[in-house]
Amino acid sequence: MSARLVVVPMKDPARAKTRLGAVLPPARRARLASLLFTRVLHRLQRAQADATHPFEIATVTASPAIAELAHGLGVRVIPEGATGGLNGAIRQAAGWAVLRGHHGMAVLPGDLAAPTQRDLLALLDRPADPDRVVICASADGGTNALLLPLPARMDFHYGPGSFMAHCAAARAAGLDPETPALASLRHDIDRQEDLSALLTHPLRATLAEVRP
Ligand SMILES: Nc1nc2c(ncn2[C@@H]2O[C@H](COP(=O)(O)OP(=O)(O)OP(=O)(O)O)[C@@H](O)[C@H]2O)c(=O)[nH]1
Ligand SMILES: O=C(O)[C@H](O)COP(=O)(O)O
Repeated sequence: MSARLVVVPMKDPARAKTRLGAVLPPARRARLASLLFTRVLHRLQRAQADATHPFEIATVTASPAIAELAHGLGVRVIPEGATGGLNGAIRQAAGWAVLRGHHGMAVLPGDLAAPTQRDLLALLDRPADPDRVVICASADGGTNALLLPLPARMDFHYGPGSFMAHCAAARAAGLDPETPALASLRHDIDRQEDLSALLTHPLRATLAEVRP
């Protein structure tokens, strides 16, 4: 049985960050999406180096540009077929991980604003537990971290209100949902106010980065 797989799903950057359409032109939205994705991968790799329970990192994507970027960073690429959005992509990733013998999977979005090393390790550096699901809410009730045993006994419910939906799905499957308060995993960059917070509080973001 091999390590847990950490999956970062990623859209084609040219189609990403549409909710920022009123404030950023398409080329800048694509650039922002790629930069955030790269930063999330870098931070995961830093956490990977310090973790006592090893994990592997992959992205699931249909985008050749994202695949190339990930390969350049030494991150595995799970090719996304015609899946039907994020939930389909995550189902594919879970199937891929099972075939490779991974005992568990964690999903983190590629648009986290400033995940800290401490919070990433608190989420990921834990032994396998076949009966536990870890779920971290985003500030708007979405799911910014989901860690579950494989093969998956619950389905994925990304979309509005997904935190509550994932908690309910875990319980219905007889899994024990743990919902740790990991502050730096609450914030992703979806709307103009998320972007403004990141830009007007560079010091806060930097401090979060260096927090022990
Ligand atoms: N592989 C894959 N990743 C997706 C898909 N939809 C969303 N994602 C990724 O899932 C994460 C969270 O998605 P969202 O918060 O909706 O981000 P977004 O799609 O860039 O933003 P909006 O266009 O404003 O909804 C981001 O890393 C996205 O790139 C999909 O259909 N396939
Ligand atoms: O987290 C989720 O369930 C959705 O993918 C999107 O939620 P968000 O609005 O927090 O990005």
